[in-house]
Amino acid sequence: YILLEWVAIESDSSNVLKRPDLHHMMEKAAQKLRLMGGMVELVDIGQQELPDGQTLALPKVVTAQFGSDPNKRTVCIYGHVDVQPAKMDDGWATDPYNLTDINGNLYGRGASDNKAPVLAWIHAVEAYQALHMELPVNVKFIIEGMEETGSNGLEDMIVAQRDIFFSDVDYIIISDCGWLSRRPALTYGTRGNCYFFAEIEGPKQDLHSGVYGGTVIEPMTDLIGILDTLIDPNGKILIPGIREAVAPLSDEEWKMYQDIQFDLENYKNKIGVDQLMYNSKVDLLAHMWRYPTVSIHGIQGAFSDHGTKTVIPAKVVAKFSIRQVPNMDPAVVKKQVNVKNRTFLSLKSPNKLKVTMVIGAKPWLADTQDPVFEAGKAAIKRVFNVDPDLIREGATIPIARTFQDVTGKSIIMMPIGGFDDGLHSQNEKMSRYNYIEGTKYFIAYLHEVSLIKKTSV
Ligand SMILES: CC(C)C[C@H](N)C(=O)NCC(=O)O
Repeated sequence: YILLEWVAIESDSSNVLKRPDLHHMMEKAAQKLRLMGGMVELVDIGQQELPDGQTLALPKVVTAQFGSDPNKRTVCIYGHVDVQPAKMDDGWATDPYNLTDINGNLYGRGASDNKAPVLAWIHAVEAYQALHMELPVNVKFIIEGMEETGSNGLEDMIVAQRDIFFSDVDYIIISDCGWLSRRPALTYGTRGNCYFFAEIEGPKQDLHSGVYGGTVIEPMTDLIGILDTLIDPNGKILIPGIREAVAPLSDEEWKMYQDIQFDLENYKNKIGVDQLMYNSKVDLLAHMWRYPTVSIHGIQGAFSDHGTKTVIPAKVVAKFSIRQVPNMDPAVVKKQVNVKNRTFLSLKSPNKLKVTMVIGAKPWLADTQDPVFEAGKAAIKRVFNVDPDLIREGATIPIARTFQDVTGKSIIMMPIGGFDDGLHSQNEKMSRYNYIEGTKYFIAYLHEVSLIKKTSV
């Protein structure tokens, strides 16, 4: 029932009009943890500056603590309760904000990304409480509301809390990703993300393409010229310097990918395509996880409705992103993209160009030999009776690398999302099986992690 209540809140962090819902969501998460007896704080992380210069209050970050026994290990669970946009018009079969159970799958925006996994951790603590069993470790939570837009404000808070909230934390756990197949997985790497807005402004208002076409230099034509210099249709990145920065694929890594069970046909069926960019498993996994890619997401201001409006849009904004990997750096990527000098100047256009990098999240990579991974394997074995896949994630958890760099703690990603959950897409879901067994797995993990000897840190 609580998942239904949480999904009903349209906590879309990318839509400024939904900010009150997001504040409400943070209050709701805090209230739940308070009712369980946690020591809860709602931490003010300041204001967000919008591209137009206006400011807006960021959603507060919820921290909570259950237990403070110095003789026990302390884990910190990170999660987020903001979501990506969703509307029926996008092609959802059910109302995205009304959690709907169909054949054992719970459909709703944010069900898998990341409300049910956050709740599964909460239920794990509740299970110990309900059984009147002492928690084997101290458990802390840090829950944010801006993950989907780059975790604005969280880095500063982590830096400020490094010697306070994080001082006694041994391990940070993130469950905000998915398995690769039906086999449970542990995740040891994520790609980073640099997200850009490229705005081109021309005439002072939209124009009739018949009346003015052929007389003005159209912003949209300039913009398409710019986008065409980012990536070719075969996936080759055209921005100089990007491919050269990528850490080479080692033999050991190649062997790891070889050993992963992954069916290309299933993958094609899942996403509904006849052909993929690569035909071999290793190539595909490598390009999903450890090579960069460029995606063009949309053009704001362009005519995109039904019908045949014959318009010359006056101002258009392209949205594109670059998923980056070790050894790339967002600050360097920002310079490399450089569409102004690389492309725009050669167009000799009188239109105005403005490029902004609105997200600059670094990639993250962990050492799978760390005892936290051994504890994860043992918990998976106990609940699912299989050995997990050790996988990377092509998407981004912006704060993962900050946790690593600022706190110096070990980080593990323990997904419970299914491979077909449809994150960010239509009909996102979380299966009842993954939600329930995932909760059992988290309960088992708290036990396993308590067994890690203090000396092995
Ligand atoms: C599968 C991802 C790591 C889930 C995460 N919540 C996410 O969507 N991050 C933002 C992104 O664009 O990768």
